Amino acid sequence: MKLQGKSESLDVNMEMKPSTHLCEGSRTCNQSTKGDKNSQRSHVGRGAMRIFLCVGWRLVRRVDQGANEERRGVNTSERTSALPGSASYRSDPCWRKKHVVKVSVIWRPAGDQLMGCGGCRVRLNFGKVLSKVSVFLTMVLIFTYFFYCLTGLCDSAPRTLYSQQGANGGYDNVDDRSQVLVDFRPPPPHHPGAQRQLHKRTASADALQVDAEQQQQQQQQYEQGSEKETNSIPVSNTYGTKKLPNAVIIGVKKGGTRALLEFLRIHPDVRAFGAEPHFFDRFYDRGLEWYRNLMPRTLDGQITMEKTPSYFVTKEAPSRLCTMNCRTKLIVVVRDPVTRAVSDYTQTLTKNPGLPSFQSLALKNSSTGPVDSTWSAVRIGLYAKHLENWLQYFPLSHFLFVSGERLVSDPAGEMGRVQDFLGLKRVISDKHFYFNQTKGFPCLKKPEGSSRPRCLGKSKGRPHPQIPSEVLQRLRDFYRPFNQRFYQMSGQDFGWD
Ligand SMILES: Nc1ncnc2c1ncn2[C@@H]1O[C@H](COP(=O)(O)OS(=O)(=O)O)[C@@H](OP(=O)(O)O)[C@H]1O
Repeated sequence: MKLQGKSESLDVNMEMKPSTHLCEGSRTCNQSTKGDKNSQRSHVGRGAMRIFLCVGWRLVRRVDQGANEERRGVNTSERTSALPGSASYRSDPCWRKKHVVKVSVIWRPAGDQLMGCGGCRVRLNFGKVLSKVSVFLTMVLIFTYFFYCLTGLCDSAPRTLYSQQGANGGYDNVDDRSQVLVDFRPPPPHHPGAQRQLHKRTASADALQVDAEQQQQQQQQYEQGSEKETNSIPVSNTYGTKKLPNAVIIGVKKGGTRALLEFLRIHPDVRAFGAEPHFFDRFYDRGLEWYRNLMPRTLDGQITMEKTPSYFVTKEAPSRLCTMNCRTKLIVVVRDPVTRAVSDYTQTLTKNPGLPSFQSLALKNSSTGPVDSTWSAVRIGLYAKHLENWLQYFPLSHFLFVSGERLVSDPAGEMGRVQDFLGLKRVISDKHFYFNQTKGFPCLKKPEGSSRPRCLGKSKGRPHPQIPSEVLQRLRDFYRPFNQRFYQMSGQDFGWD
């Protein structure tokens, strides 16, 4: 500690030795070095608190001493006797030989500015009239900052919507279960109106939560790399408004709808409900407000989306959707109807291993007769028929047909078309994907700050059972005219024949 004269700036030079010094002989420290982050944090917090209390004590004492000395007319050389190592310095209760902090105090002509910490050097300029009170207040401020941040409380400080997206990737909402919980999580207790909103939760909202959670269990999500929001308060949740969807992925089941939605969700201007709301087929009687409430909040310029593949084959869905908004953009992911039927069957077989064989379900008269178009796995593939129903309510220009095959072979190319159709800036590109050899499908590269890339869950890309080739051929022949018709109606040849 160097004293160079009265009314000069005070340099406090703190050297922090490696944290082992902070913890010497401490049981807590031994635990913390084993990886207990919280314990480490609180230990650092305690260490910092100790350092600052010590420095503060010395500063207050120094100011007091300076003032007394001045009153007594003590000169500079006398003051420097209190340098580190001197007898009076060592008598300071803060000072211990093995202590991690070395404090040097230099008085310089008043610079009158309080500097922050840079390279562990804090420069405090004091004017002549600096009182103990101002030093004390400064210490209180610094202490408060360290207390909050080093004990981890800063983690819950509000973040902007974009930073939250960034932190979780904008890729964050791949875990639909957590998304549902975020959507229905009550506001934090300090939030104005929290109690009011809690009481406003209706029975139908509670029922929805159950429905949505059940759906989550059925849906296979991005199981790898789904970062759980454990500790963060969903502050961004209070921004924006819940709007009815501008665009809906209406089909088709097993076409690749989940992959499309999850790929779209990495776009900063897309917000989507993670689960399948089934509003226009199963829950229409719950009303539009119920439906709107399911949606995530959006800011101006962001679009709201959802996906429910069964809409495409639901007779009432087009009229209902048009009643909501006839300008809604509709996306249909289509896939070779034969492969789609096998995929559909595989899913049911997984849930019900006692299911009869594919051929006995697809063909009438114990596999000898014609194709059974009443079996849902076959019926869903009659794309032309379902589209006819939709075209009674929506013009063709409102549809985008995405190739399920190309979504696997060229995800970035197909996503380019989707972004154009939705009027979005082309943000999602090649750089977001990689082909996962184990999975046999494209996956999303790991977002910044995340340790793992993200592939769809186990229920996507399951191996299909072996189906006799003649059965598959019968199905191909059956679908051919429907496919041709669909190519004409949509103006795209998907090359399934
Ligand atoms: N990237 C990626 N990863 C994994 N799977 C992918 C991907 N892209 C498309 N697909 C295909 O999506 C098929 C499932 O389609 P859906 O998501 O529409 O199924 S569901 O209707 O929501 O149950 C699924 O069908 P199966 O292969 O039969 O499991 C996949 O072929």
